[in-house]
Amino acid sequence: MRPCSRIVERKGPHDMEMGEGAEVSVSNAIANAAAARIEGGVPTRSLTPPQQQLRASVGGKMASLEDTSKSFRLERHGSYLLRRINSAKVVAASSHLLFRATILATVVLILLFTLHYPPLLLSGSSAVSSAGGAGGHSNHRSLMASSSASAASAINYGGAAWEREVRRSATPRRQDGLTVLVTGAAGFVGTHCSLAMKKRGDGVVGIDNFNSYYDPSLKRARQGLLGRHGVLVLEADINDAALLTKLFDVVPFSHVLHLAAQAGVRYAMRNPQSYVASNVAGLVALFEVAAKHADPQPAIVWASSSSVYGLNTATPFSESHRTDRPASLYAATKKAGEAIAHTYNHIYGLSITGLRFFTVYGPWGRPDMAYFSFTQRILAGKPINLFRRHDGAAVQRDFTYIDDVVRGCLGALDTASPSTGGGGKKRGPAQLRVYNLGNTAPVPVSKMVGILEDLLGKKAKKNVVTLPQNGDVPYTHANVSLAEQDFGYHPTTDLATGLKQFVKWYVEYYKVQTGKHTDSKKRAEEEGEETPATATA
Ligand SMILES: O=C(O)[C@H]1O[C@H](OP(=O)(O)OP(=O)(O)OC[C@H]2O[C@@H](n3ccc(=O)[nH]c3=O)[C@H](O)[C@@H]2O)[C@H](O)[C@@H](O)[C@@H]1O
Repeated sequence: MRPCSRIVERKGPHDMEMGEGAEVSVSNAIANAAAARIEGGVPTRSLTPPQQQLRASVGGKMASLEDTSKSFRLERHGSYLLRRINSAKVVAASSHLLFRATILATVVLILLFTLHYPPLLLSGSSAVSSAGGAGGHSNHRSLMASSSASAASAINYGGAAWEREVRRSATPRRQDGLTVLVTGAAGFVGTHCSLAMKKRGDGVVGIDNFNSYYDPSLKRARQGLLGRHGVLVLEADINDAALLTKLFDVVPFSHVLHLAAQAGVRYAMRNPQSYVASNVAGLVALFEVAAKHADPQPAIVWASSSSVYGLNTATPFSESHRTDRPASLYAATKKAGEAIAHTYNHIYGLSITGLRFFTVYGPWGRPDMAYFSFTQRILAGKPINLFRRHDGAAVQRDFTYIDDVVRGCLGALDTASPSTGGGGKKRGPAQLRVYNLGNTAPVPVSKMVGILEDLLGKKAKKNVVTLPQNGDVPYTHANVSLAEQDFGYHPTTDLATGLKQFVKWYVEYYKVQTGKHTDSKKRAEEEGEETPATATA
């Protein structure tokens, strides 16, 4: 056996941590426990009288022997107890530490999960997701949380003033005007359609989540433009079922133009979840409220995509062609959207029209698209990547000008039949349509770059690279006869004319000078003319 004194002297880490008071109470505990051991481990008061007698006689004989070893045993038992107390303290301290670490880890995990998968956490009554024709880093807001975002406009979301504003914006100015909820209203197509509808006297309310997939300040500028024309655009998300429900309570929308989505073909490889959150979960959230809550059910027109044709090789692309071979996740979510539309039409009697847009471009466009980013890079003297097919042939797109697409959207809204259900019940067959909205004239991307070079007065630095395996398709070409037949869709803008409009807007919006401006200024200076700039200097 180890000598007790050595054990008593040894101090563990927890002994070092103990304060004076703790030391005193430990000494008392040792003394009490030692007294109990001297009584044979059994307190005297718990013995029967005969037992007490026996203890007295045996105890007397043993007294002298015990006296000699008493202090040694006291110390030994004391140290034994101190060891047990110490180890109990170690266990207690460790479990305390473990408890704290577990709480901390749980908090961190919840935080991370909230940041990365808010739609999953908030699914149901007040879930949120991305909207606004974009959505990489979703800017999620619920009805309650939106109040902070609305501080700028001094409207308390859901309050009486808010309801007044919503009703004002939703009220048509012409007889039989539509009452339209536009999702993704601060997006490219959403802005143009909202303006066009407002101008002809429809009532329009927009929602957009203003996410940062591309420069949110451009979306804010579009919101400002719409505001100046009397269109209210709320900062809200299509997955926010509470907000959608509230909106349908306040306004009996006759139509929904659903343009909110995660766009971009190649970005889907970098942020796949955002496509599921917006283009699948968001679509379902909207259909749910429209089918089960809205009274009356609205007719819905929504943005599908030419990308659903995927690896289809039959041209021009017709609505009757195969769409079961998407080449990107973006395309797959749009194709899923078309299948989901079928389901809600079939079960709930929702009137639904899908529009397959073909590479829409124009003023107030999307900076992630090639014509826009090429313009930025050409002006900045930076190189562009020009994709070509594996066989060396040019990649081609059926570029479609925004004004043509707006006419197509309005035509689809105007010819949409009312939904037939209500309160989650179908009362009869409802309209289900899909249309191509393209330009019917594919152009090689290299030609698009040539037009930009002319308009910008500057040569592009081109890196010609083989089309990467990133979901891109080599060729698109729309057959639009169905849209023409049903609502007189007829695209009228060729790429050169449309890009001219785009560059005009770009130069004004970003206050930049093209090479053409610089050239003409130089020429004027050389010729001694007064240019507007020198005249004001
Ligand atoms: O029509 C559609 O369905 C789709 O049109 C566009 O997708 P995309 O046609 O790929 O448009 P851009 O990203 O602007 O690309 C246009 C062309 O430029 C090419 N490109 C793009 C980027 C680049 O760096 N280099 C390059 O040569 C592409 O291969 C493509 O042929 C939109 O981004 C999608 O949201 C839309 O759904």
